Amino acid sequence: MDSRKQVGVVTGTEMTRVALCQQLEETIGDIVQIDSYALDEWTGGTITADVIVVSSKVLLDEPGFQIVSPKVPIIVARRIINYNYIDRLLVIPEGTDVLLVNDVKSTVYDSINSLEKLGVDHLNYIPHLPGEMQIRPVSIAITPGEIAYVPEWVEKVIDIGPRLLDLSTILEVLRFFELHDEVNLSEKYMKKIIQLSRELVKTNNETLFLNSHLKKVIDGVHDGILAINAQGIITAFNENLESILAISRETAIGRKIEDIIIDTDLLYFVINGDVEENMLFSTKHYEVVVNRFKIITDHSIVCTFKDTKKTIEIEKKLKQKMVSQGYVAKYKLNDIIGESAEIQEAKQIANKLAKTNLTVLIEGESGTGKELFASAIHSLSERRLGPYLAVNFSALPEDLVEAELFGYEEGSFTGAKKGGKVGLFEQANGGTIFLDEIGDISSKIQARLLRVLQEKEIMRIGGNKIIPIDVRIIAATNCNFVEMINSGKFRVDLYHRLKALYLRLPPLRERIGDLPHLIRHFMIANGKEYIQIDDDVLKQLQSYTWNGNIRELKNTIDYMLTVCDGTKIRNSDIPNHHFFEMTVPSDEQTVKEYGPSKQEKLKETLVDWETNGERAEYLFLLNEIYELNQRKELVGRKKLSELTEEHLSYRLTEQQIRYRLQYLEDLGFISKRKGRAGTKITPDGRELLMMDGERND
Ligand SMILES: Nc1ncnc2c1ncn2[C@@H]1O[C@H](COP(=O)(O)OP(=O)(O)OP(=O)(O)O)[C@@H](O)[C@H]1O
Repeated sequence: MDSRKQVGVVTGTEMTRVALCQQLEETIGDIVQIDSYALDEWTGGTITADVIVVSSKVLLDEPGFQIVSPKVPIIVARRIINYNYIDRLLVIPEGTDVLLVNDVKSTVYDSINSLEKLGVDHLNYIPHLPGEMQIRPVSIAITPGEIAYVPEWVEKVIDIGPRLLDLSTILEVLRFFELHDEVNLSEKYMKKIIQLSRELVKTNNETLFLNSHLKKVIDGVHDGILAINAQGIITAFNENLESILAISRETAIGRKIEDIIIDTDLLYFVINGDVEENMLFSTKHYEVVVNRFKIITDHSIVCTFKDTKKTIEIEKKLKQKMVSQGYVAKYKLNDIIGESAEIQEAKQIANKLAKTNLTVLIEGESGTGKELFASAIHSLSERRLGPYLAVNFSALPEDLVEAELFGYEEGSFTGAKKGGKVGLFEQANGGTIFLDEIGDISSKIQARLLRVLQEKEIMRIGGNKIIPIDVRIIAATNCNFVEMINSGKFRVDLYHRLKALYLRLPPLRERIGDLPHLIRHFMIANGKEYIQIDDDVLKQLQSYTWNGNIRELKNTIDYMLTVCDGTKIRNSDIPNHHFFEMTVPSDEQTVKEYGPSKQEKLKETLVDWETNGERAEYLFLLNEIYELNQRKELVGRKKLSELTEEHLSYRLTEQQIRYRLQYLEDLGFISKRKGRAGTKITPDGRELLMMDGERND
């Protein structure tokens, strides 16, 4: 039989019994024998022991307590909160109202007392007894193991477990048996306390880390941020808000919102703005839009303050970026100059076309303003706020066209960029894409384009996902489509799809009456509106055929404005005296027709050049002409001569360049126009360059 002294523990409930018994076992269980009883469960006979520890004074008056033998001495326990759970309380924000629920009045107040003594004094404890009414709703209840008494409407219950015996009660038990020298109780307690402190420090560090991380995040946001808890205490106030409200974070955090925000409209909105979600608010230096939202789980409120000026600036910058990348339509209908019936009619039609969403085909000679009209149609359409992208097919090397238009997935071909590429169609989503010189596209691209028009969807190269797109297509050409279709160069089905709507732009010679208006327009654009033009010069300009149309006219005016002395343009300022007597052949007429064996002939040319050691030189010249054309710069013999010195190991004289250009023109790879129209690479010239590119791959 156990010879140790017997301690009986009597509690009201089973839960308290288990907790106190476990506590005594851990502390003095090795020197005394512990038996425990809960009155609400005990059905056996009389309880005897050397001493009885009763968990609460109130139990002594309970009828059930008679089961304890009256001979046995009794120690009434002093209880303290179970510190193992107080970390659950420390995370509740300061000043929060909490119900403290226990079974009887004395234990409610005891619990509050002991919590405050333990340092958990940052909460606003509201004592709550079983069955008591509460006037204001409180969302959190704390109870030391008495969950049953917590009112149903409380949203969150924190059970900190039954209160434990305090150190003095355990010492009293030991003294009773005169065993107090045998066990170093304070050491055991200290160990527990140290362990608890460690956990608290750890939690505290984690909280500090999270707080500083969160602070960095909210300070990094470009808007002002304000958060208040359910009690109206400010819990977040970031750097941007400091400057908007001209209040420091240190002053604001932890204070009641009404002490900080003096503007009554704003205060009302922050606290009660359930109806509206945002409001405009002005300070001396700022105009801000305040957005407000409630966090349902803890009834806190978060507001963001967006500086409208900054927002507009950001939008402006974004727009500028888009413009520089060509994502915004530059022209409106008013930018199209001309009083003639022809151009007025074209403008009226464009206005009507803009109202629909259908594909438009614009036909017109080079330089008649096709891009200008496409841009104006977009600007007038419902899509005007969406992107506008202009793609010039003659500017893109054939093998790049597909990747540029449709994009690709990562690793879909050698040299594909990491992360893949978003194609132009995807980039133009919600807007308009202008496909210039559509007659230049290969049959492969024609087939893909047809699919875009039919299905309104694309698939990236190497991808398997179908991407729906909402893009309006405006295509333009200066080619004769009928000829191209007849010779099998262009798909008839694609042609019809593109030509859902149609706009023909008249060449300048058909509306020569517009010439004076256009000349004035270009003078103003050059800031030289004060310059007059000699009548004779005007007559000569009016009799010219202008195959390069408005672009050619613009170049001519730019030239004459540069060379003229004084305030009048005279005959001597005309670029060259043969200039207006020539009938300049159009692009198509200068392109040499190769017939069915064209590819063969191109290959033969490359082989010939290779054999004669001329390949690098001719291809270099062709490539430079191509590049200059893309940049819409004039191809000059002097410039080409300088470029040879820079990029080849020798310099070709201007005379040598002249011979070579003549030779390239004879072969149909370039077309040379007299005067300002300049030298251009022909489609065959481009094909030859591409063929050379393929060989290099
Ligand atoms: N009616 C006009 N009023 C003012 N400027 C014009 C007009 N038409 C064309 N231009 C100007 O002429 C130049 C050529 O116009 P645009 O590029 O639109 O022609 P295009 O038909 O698309 O040429 P291409 O077929 O060679 O691409 C541009 O500088 C444009 O601003």
